[in-house]
Amino acid sequence: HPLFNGVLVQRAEDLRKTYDYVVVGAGATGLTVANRLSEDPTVTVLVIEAGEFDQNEDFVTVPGLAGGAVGTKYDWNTSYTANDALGGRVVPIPQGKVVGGSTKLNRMVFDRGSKSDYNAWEGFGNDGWNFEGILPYFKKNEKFTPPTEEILAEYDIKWDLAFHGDKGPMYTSYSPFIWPTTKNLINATKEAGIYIPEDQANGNAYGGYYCPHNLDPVNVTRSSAKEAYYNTASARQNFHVITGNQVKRIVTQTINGTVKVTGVEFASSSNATCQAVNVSREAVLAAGALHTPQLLQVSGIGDSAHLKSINVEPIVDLPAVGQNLHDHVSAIVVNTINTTILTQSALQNATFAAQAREEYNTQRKGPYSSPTGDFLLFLPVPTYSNDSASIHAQASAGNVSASLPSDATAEVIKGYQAQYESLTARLLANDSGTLEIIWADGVIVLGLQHPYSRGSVKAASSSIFDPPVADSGFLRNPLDVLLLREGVKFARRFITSPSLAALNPFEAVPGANVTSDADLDEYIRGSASTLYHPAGSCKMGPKEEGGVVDGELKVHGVQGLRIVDQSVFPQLPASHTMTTAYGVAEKAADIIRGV
Ligand SMILES: Cc1cc2nc3c(=O)[nH]c(=O)nc-3n(C[C@H](O)[C@H](O)[C@H](O)COP(=O)(O)OP(=O)(O)OC[C@H]3O[C@@H](n4cnc5c(N)ncnc54)[C@H](O)[C@@H]3O)c2cc1C
Repeated sequence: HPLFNGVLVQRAEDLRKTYDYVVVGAGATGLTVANRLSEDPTVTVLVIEAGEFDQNEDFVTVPGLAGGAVGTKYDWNTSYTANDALGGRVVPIPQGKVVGGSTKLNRMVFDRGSKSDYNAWEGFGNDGWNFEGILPYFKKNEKFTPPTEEILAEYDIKWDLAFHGDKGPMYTSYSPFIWPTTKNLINATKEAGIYIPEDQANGNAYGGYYCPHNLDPVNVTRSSAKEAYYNTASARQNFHVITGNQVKRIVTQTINGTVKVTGVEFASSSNATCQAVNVSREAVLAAGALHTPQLLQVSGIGDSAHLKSINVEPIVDLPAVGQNLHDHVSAIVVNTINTTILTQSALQNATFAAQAREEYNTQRKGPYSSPTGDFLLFLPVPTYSNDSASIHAQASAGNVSASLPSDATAEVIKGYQAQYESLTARLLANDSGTLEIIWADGVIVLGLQHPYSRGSVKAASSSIFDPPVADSGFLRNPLDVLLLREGVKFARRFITSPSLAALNPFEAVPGANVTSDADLDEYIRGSASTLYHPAGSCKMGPKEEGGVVDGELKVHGVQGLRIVDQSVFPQLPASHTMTTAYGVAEKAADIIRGV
């Protein structure tokens, strides 16, 4: 009988000594890859997940409560480390610790980036990683359902079936309810002459667009990686999952200078007995952008100097592990509005909330059927700033070191140089968004989609059970502050357009007295936060350019080890990240299978 403290779902007695593939992490990417690999009944797949199964709590399943699992036991409850560029502030960065990973916590925005976002990945030395190369995998993930008749009667949503899948495991659809001031936002977008693509899925995901969600259109509940990929694989005899256990080390063997993965070790807590399984083909890391680099480091794969400082014997010197971490940094402009139109604040009224809940329970309609974010803007710099030429000139004259942690090595700097050039060219481009705008009844969240600044993830000790030190890098490069400051100025102009002015907005935050560039910058540095999209910390790319994995997602210098999660994105797309994570993982599964 196997020894382990967690639950081996369904077949505890079946835990094997050896698996062909061991997948670390049962989030968006881990479950996708494990599901696809286990389609072949002749291969054995084990998934090891630190968290447990959720219990279908309302705050997980009900769209109107999306995000409610943040701060619960399903969250790692981690934070980015104190950051001088943010006035020394620590910024919380929730991450899912549950079967389904962050797709159980997230806000259910299901969008893609633009062609130029993915084509840039190929430009960084990754053959086949362009929009055309990922598109079949976006479609493979998805089972798309158009909006309801009721929604179409009110909103001019268009979609192009050529860019959607109809057989994938992930339900995607539009909210059956849209908060009414979204119409003011859409009209203001039109008044400003901002481009509205036919369908954000078509590779032109900039301007303003109607946003689909990972939403089961019949039950009107969250469709997470668990429902999509675990449920459809769980009956397979060759698909095993252990929950409540954290992988603590990737075990390697070095023969004649070749380092090869032979197994993984895991435990339910720092003082629990350590278990191990052998890996005959590959270990596949899908622990997310903060935990995957940490796991490599505590396993002896990383920057030798850092590893020695935490008493880990270096096995493969790969200084780029954990570098290039970046995330969508955000700022906020809060307007109170004064209108008779129904707004989200109505839910603070217990009677209204109870009625809305009843409507959801009985008809799957009304406020609780929308996770919000039904129309989003992703604005190119020339669309939201009159100063794109001077910002471009400033960036062109800038120095790459302003973006990077002081310990970035030569390879990391070289790889980042290429990113810097691509980011700078983008300042003048009209084919991808730099500023996201999320609207909620006067509240305007601004998200910087192509930040210059980079941080890093470092294991704090040799124990996987000590949270990693994650430096977000937020606003390290002042260009990012400038790009957000231009965003605040845009938000102030935008709110004066007739359809938004009709809501009688009054700016509460930062407030009418915050007007000079210096005051705006201070406001931004003092309040900037995250849109929850950490990525890039095990970048795909050539080793000599700071890549941790190659274009086949194999870790440089290690046999039998791949990374398939968001840490491999060389650069964030201008979109939320889940859809891209699924697309990458679907493509990764085919690469691993040699299809
Ligand atoms: C609060 C929040 C809101 C978000 N909103 C949106 C949104 O609206 N739209 C969108 O597109 N994206 C959103 N995202 C991001 C989206 O969820 C991620 O892009 C996606 O889940 C990333 O997939 P992943 O596989 O890389 O990581 P995850 O889905 O986070 O999965 C990683 C898994 O690995 C497990 N793990 C970690 N370490 C170990 C270990 N050592 N051993 C075993 N298991 C381990 C974790 O517990 C977790 O289950 C949001 C994220 C958060 C946190």
